[in-house]
Amino acid sequence: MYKLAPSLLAADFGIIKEQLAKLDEAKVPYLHLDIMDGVFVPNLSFGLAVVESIRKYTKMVFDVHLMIIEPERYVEQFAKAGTDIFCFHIEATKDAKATVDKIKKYGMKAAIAVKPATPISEIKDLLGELDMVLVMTVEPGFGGQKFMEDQMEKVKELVKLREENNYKYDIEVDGGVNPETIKTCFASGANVIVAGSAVLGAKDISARVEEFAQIAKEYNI
Ligand SMILES: O=C(CO)[C@H](O)[C@H](O)COP(=O)(O)O
Ligand SMILES: [Co+2]
Repeated sequence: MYKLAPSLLAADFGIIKEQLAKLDEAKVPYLHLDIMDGVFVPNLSFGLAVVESIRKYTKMVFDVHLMIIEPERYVEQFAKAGTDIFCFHIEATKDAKATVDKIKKYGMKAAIAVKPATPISEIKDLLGELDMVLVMTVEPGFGGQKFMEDQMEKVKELVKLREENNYKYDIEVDGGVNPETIKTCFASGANVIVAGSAVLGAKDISARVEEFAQIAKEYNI
Protein backbone atom coordinates (compact mmCIF):
# COMPACT_ATOMS: atom_id res chain seq x y z
CA MET A 1 0.00 0.00 0.00
CA TYR A 2 1.29 3.44 -0.99
CA LYS A 3 2.59 5.69 1.80
CA LEU A 4 4.20 9.08 1.38
CA ALA A 5 6.94 9.99 3.87
CA PRO A 6 8.00 13.64 3.50
CA SER A 7 11.48 14.25 4.88
CA LEU A 8 11.69 16.81 7.66
CA LEU A 9 15.23 17.64 6.50
CA ALA A 10 13.69 19.88 3.83
CA ALA A 11 11.46 21.76 6.30
CA ASP A 12 11.92 25.31 7.50
CA PHE A 13 12.72 24.68 11.17
CA GLY A 14 11.81 28.24 12.12
CA ILE A 15 8.16 27.49 11.32
CA ILE A 16 8.17 23.79 12.06
CA LYS A 17 4.68 23.71 13.67
CA GLU A 18 3.11 25.28 10.58
CA GLN A 19 4.97 22.87 8.31
CA LEU A 20 3.73 19.86 10.30
CA ALA A 21 0.19 21.27 10.23
CA LYS A 22 0.39 21.54 6.43
CA LEU A 23 1.45 17.90 6.13
CA ASP A 24 -1.36 16.87 8.47
CA GLU A 25 -3.86 18.91 6.44
CA ALA A 26 -2.66 17.08 3.31
CA LYS A 27 -3.30 13.78 5.19
CA VAL A 28 0.27 12.58 4.82
CA PRO A 29 0.64 9.22 6.65
CA TYR A 30 4.39 9.13 7.49
CA LEU A 31 7.00 11.69 8.53
CA HIS A 32 10.58 10.75 7.57
CA LEU A 33 13.17 11.93 10.10
CA ASP A 34 16.82 11.92 8.98
CA ILE A 35 19.23 11.57 11.89
CA MET A 36 22.87 12.25 10.92
CA ASP A 37 25.93 12.05 13.14
CA GLY A 38 28.70 13.61 11.02
CA VAL A 39 30.55 10.25 11.12
CA PHE A 40 28.49 7.72 9.18
CA VAL A 41 27.64 10.57 6.81
CA PRO A 42 29.48 13.89 6.34
CA ASN A 43 26.61 15.97 7.69
CA LEU A 44 24.82 16.73 10.97
CA SER A 45 21.07 17.08 11.25
CA PHE A 46 19.01 16.83 14.43
CA GLY A 47 18.55 14.30 17.20
CA LEU A 48 16.36 12.95 19.97
CA ALA A 49 15.26 16.31 21.40
CA VAL A 50 13.69 17.34 18.08
CA VAL A 51 11.93 14.00 17.60
CA GLU A 52 10.52 14.15 21.13
CA SER A 53 9.38 17.72 20.84
CA ILE A 54 7.59 17.44 17.48
CA ARG A 55 5.92 14.19 18.60
CA LYS A 56 3.47 16.40 20.54
CA TYR A 57 2.20 18.15 17.41
CA THR A 58 1.33 15.37 15.00
CA LYS A 59 0.03 11.81 14.86
CA MET A 60 1.93 10.95 11.66
CA VAL A 61 3.87 7.69 11.78
CA PHE A 62 7.48 8.58 12.62
CA ASP A 63 9.76 6.87 10.11
CA VAL A 64 13.20 7.49 11.63
CA HIS A 65 16.16 7.02 9.27
CA LEU A 66 19.32 6.71 11.35
CA MET A 67 22.49 7.63 9.51
CA ILE A 68 24.66 7.08 12.58
CA ILE A 69 27.30 4.53 13.55
CA GLU A 70 26.26 1.77 15.98
CA PRO A 71 22.56 2.67 15.92
CA GLU A 72 21.88 -0.09 18.48
CA ARG A 73 23.11 2.34 21.17
CA TYR A 74 20.01 4.51 20.73
CA VAL A 75 17.13 2.05 20.27
CA GLU A 76 15.60 2.66 23.69
CA GLN A 77 15.87 6.46 23.48
CA PHE A 78 14.28 6.66 20.04
CA ALA A 79 11.45 4.38 21.18
CA LYS A 80 10.81 6.68 24.15
CA ALA A 81 10.96 9.76 21.90
CA GLY A 82 8.02 8.41 19.88
CA THR A 83 9.58 6.53 16.96
CA ASP A 84 7.29 4.11 15.13
CA ILE A 85 9.71 2.74 12.53
CA PHE A 86 13.40 2.47 13.44
CA CYS A 87 15.45 2.26 10.23
CA PHE A 88 19.21 1.72 10.52
CA HIS A 89 21.97 1.22 7.95
CA ILE A 90 23.37 -2.27 7.49
CA GLU A 91 26.79 -0.65 6.92
CA ALA A 92 26.66 1.03 10.36
CA THR A 93 26.37 -1.95 12.69
CA LYS A 94 28.33 -5.10 13.50
CA ASP A 95 25.28 -7.05 14.67
CA ALA A 96 22.21 -6.33 12.56
CA LYS A 97 20.25 -9.31 13.92
CA ALA A 98 20.69 -8.16 17.54
CA THR A 99 19.69 -4.63 16.49
CA VAL A 100 16.48 -5.86 14.82
CA ASP A 101 15.63 -7.92 17.93
CA LYS A 102 16.19 -4.90 20.17
CA ILE A 103 14.01 -2.65 17.98
CA LYS A 104 11.15 -5.17 18.24
CA LYS A 105 11.66 -5.59 21.98
CA TYR A 106 11.01 -1.86 22.32
CA GLY A 107 7.79 -2.12 20.30
CA MET A 108 8.91 -0.45 17.08
CA LYS A 109 8.85 -1.64 13.48
CA ALA A 110 12.25 -2.68 12.18
CA ALA A 111 13.72 -1.47 8.90
CA ILE A 112 17.15 -1.70 7.30
CA ALA A 113 18.60 0.79 4.81
CA VAL A 114 21.19 0.02 2.14
CA LYS A 115 23.55 2.58 0.61
CA PRO A 116 23.80 2.66 -3.22
CA ALA A 117 26.94 0.46 -3.26
CA THR A 118 25.51 -2.17 -0.87
CA PRO A 119 23.87 -5.23 -2.46
CA ILE A 120 20.66 -6.79 -1.13
CA SER A 121 22.65 -9.98 -0.44
CA GLU A 122 24.06 -8.17 2.63
CA ILE A 123 20.63 -8.27 4.31
CA LYS A 124 19.26 -11.47 2.79
CA ASP A 125 19.24 -13.46 6.04
CA LEU A 126 17.19 -10.80 7.82
CA LEU A 127 14.52 -10.09 5.20
CA GLY A 128 11.98 -12.38 6.87
CA GLU A 129 12.15 -10.32 10.06
CA LEU A 130 11.87 -6.85 8.55
CA ASP A 131 8.85 -4.57 8.33
CA MET A 132 10.51 -2.41 5.71
CA VAL A 133 13.63 -2.21 3.53
CA LEU A 134 14.96 1.20 2.50
CA VAL A 135 16.78 1.42 -0.82
CA MET A 136 18.80 4.66 -0.92
CA THR A 137 18.53 6.37 -4.30
CA VAL A 138 21.24 8.93 -3.42
CA GLU A 139 24.39 8.72 -1.30
CA PRO A 140 23.07 9.36 2.22
CA GLY A 141 23.98 12.67 3.83
CA PHE A 142 22.18 15.45 2.01
CA GLY A 143 18.78 16.35 0.61
CA GLY A 144 18.27 17.72 -2.89
CA GLN A 145 20.52 15.25 -4.76
CA LYS A 146 19.95 13.52 -8.11
CA PHE A 147 17.98 10.26 -8.18
CA MET A 148 20.03 7.14 -8.99
CA GLU A 149 18.00 5.14 -11.45
CA ASP A 150 20.29 2.08 -11.22
CA GLN A 151 19.04 1.41 -7.67
CA MET A 152 15.73 0.22 -9.14
CA GLU A 153 17.38 -3.16 -9.77
CA LYS A 154 17.51 -3.63 -6.00
CA VAL A 155 13.85 -2.67 -5.65
CA LYS A 156 12.93 -5.30 -8.25
CA GLU A 157 15.10 -7.89 -6.52
CA LEU A 158 13.31 -7.16 -3.22
CA VAL A 159 9.92 -7.61 -4.90
CA LYS A 160 11.05 -10.97 -6.29
CA LEU A 161 12.46 -12.18 -2.98
CA ARG A 162 9.28 -11.12 -1.18
CA GLU A 163 7.14 -13.10 -3.61
CA GLU A 164 9.33 -16.20 -3.56
CA ASN A 165 9.58 -16.35 0.23
CA ASN A 166 6.24 -14.88 1.27
CA TYR A 167 7.98 -12.05 3.13
CA LYS A 168 5.97 -9.05 4.30
CA TYR A 169 8.23 -6.00 4.17
CA ASP A 170 7.40 -2.67 2.58
CA ILE A 171 9.90 -1.27 0.07
CA GLU A 172 10.91 2.34 0.65
CA VAL A 173 12.99 4.57 -1.63
CA ASP A 174 14.77 7.70 -0.44
CA GLY A 175 16.56 10.47 -2.31
CA GLY A 176 15.86 12.58 -5.38
CA VAL A 177 12.22 11.52 -5.74
CA ASN A 178 10.12 14.00 -7.73
CA PRO A 179 7.01 13.78 -9.98
CA GLU A 180 9.12 12.18 -12.73
CA THR A 181 11.37 9.79 -10.79
CA ILE A 182 8.46 8.59 -8.62
CA LYS A 183 7.13 6.80 -11.71
CA THR A 184 10.12 4.51 -12.04
CA CYS A 185 9.94 3.83 -8.25
CA PHE A 186 6.32 2.65 -8.57
CA ALA A 187 7.01 0.75 -11.78
CA SER A 188 9.81 -1.13 -9.98
CA GLY A 189 7.61 -1.97 -6.98
CA ALA A 190 8.43 0.56 -4.24
CA ASN A 191 5.44 1.52 -2.09
CA VAL A 192 6.85 3.86 0.59
CA ILE A 193 8.14 7.07 -0.94
CA VAL A 194 10.40 9.52 0.86
CA ALA A 195 10.47 13.00 -0.62
CA GLY A 196 12.08 16.03 0.96
CA SER A 197 12.55 18.91 -1.43
CA ALA A 198 9.78 17.74 -3.80
CA VAL A 199 7.17 17.99 -1.01
CA LEU A 200 8.35 20.49 1.62
CA GLY A 201 10.02 22.62 -1.05
CA ALA A 202 6.85 22.73 -3.17
CA LYS A 203 4.88 25.98 -3.44
CA ASP A 204 1.68 24.09 -2.66
CA ILE A 205 2.37 21.08 -0.43
CA SER A 206 -1.17 19.67 -0.65
CA ALA A 207 -1.14 19.88 -4.46
CA ARG A 208 2.17 17.99 -4.62
CA VAL A 209 0.87 15.32 -2.20
CA GLU A 210 -2.23 14.93 -4.37
CA GLU A 211 -0.12 14.76 -7.55
CA PHE A 212 1.94 11.90 -6.07
CA ALA A 213 -1.25 10.10 -4.94
CA GLN A 214 -2.67 10.29 -8.47
CA ILE A 215 0.50 8.79 -9.93
CA ALA A 216 0.38 5.99 -7.30
CA LYS A 217 -3.18 5.21 -8.47
CA GLU A 218 -2.04 5.03 -12.08
CA TYR A 219 0.53 2.42 -11.07
CA ASN A 220 -1.94 0.53 -8.81
CA ILE A 221 0.29 1.03 -5.78
O1 LIG B 1 18.11 10.35 3.76
C1 LIG B 1 18.17 11.39 3.15
C2 LIG B 1 19.50 11.97 2.77
O2 LIG B 1 20.50 11.16 3.26
C3 LIG B 1 16.90 12.16 2.86
O3 LIG B 1 15.80 11.44 3.37
C4 LIG B 1 16.69 12.42 1.38
O4 LIG B 1 17.81 12.98 0.78
C5 LIG B 1 15.45 13.23 1.10
O5 LIG B 1 15.69 14.42 0.45
P1 LIG B 1 15.33 14.71 -1.10
O6 LIG B 1 13.96 14.15 -1.36
O7 LIG B 1 15.37 16.20 -1.18
O8 LIG B 1 16.38 14.02 -1.91
CO1 LIG C 1 16.28 9.61 4.66
